[in-house]
Amino acid sequence: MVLEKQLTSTGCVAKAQFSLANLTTFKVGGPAEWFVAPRSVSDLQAAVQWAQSEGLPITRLGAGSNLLISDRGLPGLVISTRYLRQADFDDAGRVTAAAGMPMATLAWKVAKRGWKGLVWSVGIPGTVGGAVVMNAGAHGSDTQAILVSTEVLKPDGSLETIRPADLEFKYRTSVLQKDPRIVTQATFQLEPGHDPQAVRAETSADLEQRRTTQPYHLPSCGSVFRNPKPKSAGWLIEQSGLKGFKVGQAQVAERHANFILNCGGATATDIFQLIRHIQAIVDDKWSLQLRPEVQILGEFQPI
Ligand SMILES: Cc1cc2nc3c(=O)[nH]c(=O)nc-3n(C[C@H](O)[C@H](O)[C@H](O)COP(=O)(O)OP(=O)(O)OC[C@H]3O[C@@H](n4cnc5c(N)ncnc54)[C@H](O)[C@@H]3O)c2cc1C
Ligand SMILES: NC(=O)C1=CN([C@@H]2O[C@H](COP(=O)(O)OP(=O)(O)OC[C@H]3O[C@@H](n4cnc5c(N)ncnc54)[C@H](OP(=O)(O)O)[C@@H]3O)[C@@H](O)[C@H]2O)C=CC1
Ligand SMILES: C=C(O[C@H]1[C@H](O)[C@@H](CO)O[C@H](OP(=O)(O)OP(=O)(O)OC[C@H]2O[C@@H](n3ccc(=O)[nH]c3=O)[C@H](O)[C@@H]2O)[C@@H]1NC(C)=O)C(=O)O
Repeated sequence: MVLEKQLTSTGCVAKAQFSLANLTTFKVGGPAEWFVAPRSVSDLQAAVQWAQSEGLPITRLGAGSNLLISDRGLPGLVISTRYLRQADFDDAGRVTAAAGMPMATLAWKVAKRGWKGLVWSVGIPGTVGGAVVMNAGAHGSDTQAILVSTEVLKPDGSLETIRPADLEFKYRTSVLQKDPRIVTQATFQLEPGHDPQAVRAETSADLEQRRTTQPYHLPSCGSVFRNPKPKSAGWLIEQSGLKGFKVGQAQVAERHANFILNCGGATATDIFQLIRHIQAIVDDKWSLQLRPEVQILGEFQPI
C-alpha cells in the first residue's frame, strides 16, 4: 500500500516511495522518498513548507526530459510542477504560462494565433519551468531570447518576479540550475500579426525536420552532452567510433551520436556507465572533456 500524506485541505497529497521512472523521458529512476505534484501555487507553497518542517531536501522536477535519476531513487521530497498549466495571452504577443505548461503545447497555441517566436520549441518535450532553468533552445533560438520575466517561489515561501538579466543565462544554463528557487510561471514576448496558417506550417516543418535528424522513436533525454563549441558532441562521438555502442540496454543512437537511447529495460546505471565511457573515449582521442547537459540526480557508483 502506498503511504500518503494530505498536505492541505485543498487535496494536495504527498506519496511515499513513489516511482519516478515514468516521470522521466529516459524511463529510468528509482523511487522518491516522497513525491508531490501540486495543481496550484498555494499547494506548491504548502508542499515546500511541509518539506521544511520535516527537514526533507527538495528536488524540482518538470517533465523529466533532461534528467537521469539514480536507480536508488531520491531522498526527501520530489516536487513536480507539471500540473501547473494555466496560460494567459494578451493582444500584444505576450503569454504568461504556468511552469508545467508543455513547451510543445505552447508552440502550437501561439502558432494558432499567428505569433512567431516559439517554432523552435515544438519538438522539445519539456515544460516552461524546465525551459527557463535549462535555457532550452534549438535552431538558433532559445528561452532567454523571448523571456520577459519569470516568477519563482523562494524557500521562505514568498513569490518573486525575476528579470532575465538576473538569471545569468548562458548556453543551456541559468543560475536556477544550482538554486533552490522553484519556477511557478514565465512571461514570453512573441511576435504577433503573422498568418496563422503560415506559422503552423513552419511549426510542422520544424517538427518534421527534427524527427528526421534526431531519434524520436525510443526514450532519451535529447542531447546528453553540451557541445564543446566550436566542435559538436555528436560529431566527436561518431568520429570516436561509438555509434551503436551499448552498455546493457543503453545505446549510443545510430541516427544521432549525442543521444543515448533506452532500448527497453535499460537502468540508470547502464546510462550512467555509458556516459562515463563516452567521456573517457572522447577525452582519450581528442583531449576534450564532454560536459553532460543531462542533469544527473542521486547516487551513482563512481567508475
Ligand atoms: C527527444 C528530446 C529532444 C530534446 N531536444 C531539446 C532541444 O532541442 N533543446 C533543448 O534545449 N533541450 C532539448 N531536450 C532536453 C529537455 O527537453 C530540455 O532541457 C527541457 O527544457 C527540460 O524541461 P523539463 O520540464 O523536462 O525539465 P526537467 O528535465 O524535469 O528538469 C530539468 C532541470 O530543471 C529543473 N526544473 C524543472 N522544473 C523546474 C521548476 N518549475 N522550477 C525550478 N527548477 C525546475 C530540474 O530540477 C532540473 O535541474 C530534449 C529532450 C528530449 C527527450
Ligand atoms: N524521445 C523521447 O524520449 C520523447 C520524445 N517526445 C517528443 O517530443 C515532442 C514534444 O512532446 P510533448 O511535450 O509530449 O508534446 P506533444 O508534441 O506530444 O503534444 C503537445 C500538444 O501539442 C498539441 N499538438 C500536437 N500536434 C499538433 C498539431 N499538428 N496542431 C495543433 N496542435 C498540436 C496537442 O494538443 P491537443 O491535445 O490539444 O491536440 C498536444 O497535446 C513530441 O514530438 C514527442 O514525440 C516526447 C516524449 C519523449
Ligand atoms: C537536442 C538538444 O538540442 C539540440 C538541438 O535540437 C539541435 C537543433 O538546434 O542543435 C543541437 O544539436 P547538435 O549540435 O547535435 O545539432 P546537429 O545539427 O544535429 O549536429 C551538429 C553537427 O554534428 C554533426 N553530427 C551530429 C550527429 C552525429 O551523429 N554525427 C555528426 O557528425 C552534424 O552533421 C552537424 O554537423 C542541440 N544540442 C546541443 C547539445 O546543443 C538538446 O539540447 O537536448
